[in-house]
Amino acid sequence: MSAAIEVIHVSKWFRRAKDRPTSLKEAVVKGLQSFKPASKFHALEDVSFSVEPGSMLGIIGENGAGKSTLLRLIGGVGQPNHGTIRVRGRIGALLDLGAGFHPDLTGRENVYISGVITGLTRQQVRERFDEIVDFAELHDFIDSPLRTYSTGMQMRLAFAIAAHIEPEILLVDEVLAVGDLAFQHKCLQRIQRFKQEGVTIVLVSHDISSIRQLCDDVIWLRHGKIEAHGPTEVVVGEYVAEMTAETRKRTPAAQPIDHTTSGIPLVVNQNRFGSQEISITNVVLLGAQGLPASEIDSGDSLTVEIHYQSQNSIERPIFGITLTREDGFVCYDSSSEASSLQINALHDKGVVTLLLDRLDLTGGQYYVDVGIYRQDWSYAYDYHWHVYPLTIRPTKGVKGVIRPPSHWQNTTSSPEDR
Ligand SMILES: Nc1ncnc2c1ncn2[C@@H]1O[C@H](COP(=O)(O)OP(=O)(O)OP(=O)(O)O)[C@@H](O)[C@H]1O
Repeated sequence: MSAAIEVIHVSKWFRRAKDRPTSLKEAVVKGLQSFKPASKFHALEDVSFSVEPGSMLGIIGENGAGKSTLLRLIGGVGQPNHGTIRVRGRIGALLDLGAGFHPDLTGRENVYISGVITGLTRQQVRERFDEIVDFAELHDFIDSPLRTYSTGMQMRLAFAIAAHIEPEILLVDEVLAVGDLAFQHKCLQRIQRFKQEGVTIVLVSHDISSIRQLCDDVIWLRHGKIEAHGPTEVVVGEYVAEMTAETRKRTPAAQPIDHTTSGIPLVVNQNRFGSQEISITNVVLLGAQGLPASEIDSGDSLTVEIHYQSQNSIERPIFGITLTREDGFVCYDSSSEASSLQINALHDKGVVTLLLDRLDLTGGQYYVDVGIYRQDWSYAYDYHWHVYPLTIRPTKGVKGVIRPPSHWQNTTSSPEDR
């Protein structure tokens, strides 16, 4: 079967007039050198992939990585400067807000125009009109000009139209980030139904948990190039690990804290970073017997309790734990986000726990580093580095990093048995 979408060696560049004057006066003041030609900037560079019919592809990457540009080109908005895009099927597109909408026309008029642009007849739009307005929940506003709509209202209308044109291919850009939670949930459910009905879907999102929940494969774009393309778990895992490391580098050191009132050990003063909007008040390591322990046997279970406190309500923070060997080697890294644990608003005090059923590391000295991060990983609220030591008792005859349950066997039969 032919691919639903084929992107072959696609590049897209823009001209950036970085230092160009914005007025004649500025041009005169800056002199003629301001007229140097705009530089060429690659938003996408030699991008190739295909999407099979009925599958769902996620596109992730940092701001400016080229995700929306790629989706727009697939949707026929603009042309690549190089390469080819082939799309087989009727496209329903939810691109940048307002793309395709006319601000001076009413919601009703926009529904008709969008429907007809995507290939429906006026009669077909008329038949679906009431359902579209019901889905968008915009009955009272449908005859008002679109420019009076909030961002969330525009997105609701755009989603409702895309959902009712029976697309074979659905392109969705960040729809889940706009609108209230109830509507986001409705969109997610509708996207899931499209998936079950065999619609090919490409979803651009910063919301990693939706990507993990919905997509079969993921492309990670970085500076306009494909950094990784593969099964969702693998690519998202790599991306989240890298984002965690980047966040730690960016997180500013906190002001020294008054440890006499916080009750946190002195060493925290030097090893604690973050904005402190949420504070980690204690970290407790529990061994196999469920008792506090800083020394365990290889293969024992380990429970890490993160006790936190926050004055204000904090939306969807991410909890992270890294196990580092004394020499800095990262042995294990996990976050609530990577494990799809959605933590909604946090307020006051509480405990978030990680349970490791077996810790099959070789004997040695380790640290359990813990952190709480903003929902988009942009910085840490509180991060404790090398504060909580963990000793794993040495086991005879085992070297290396891991010590999984294993046994030797001789499976060659002896000459007498033959
Ligand atoms: N029309 C344009 N003219 C000039 N530069 C553009 C244009 N459209 C996009 N770019 C640039 O191309 C790069 C990629 O933009 P794009 O919007 O595709 O990124 P993105 O990954 O979707 O980012 P975000 O996550 O912030 O939405 C950015 O640096 C952006 O400034």
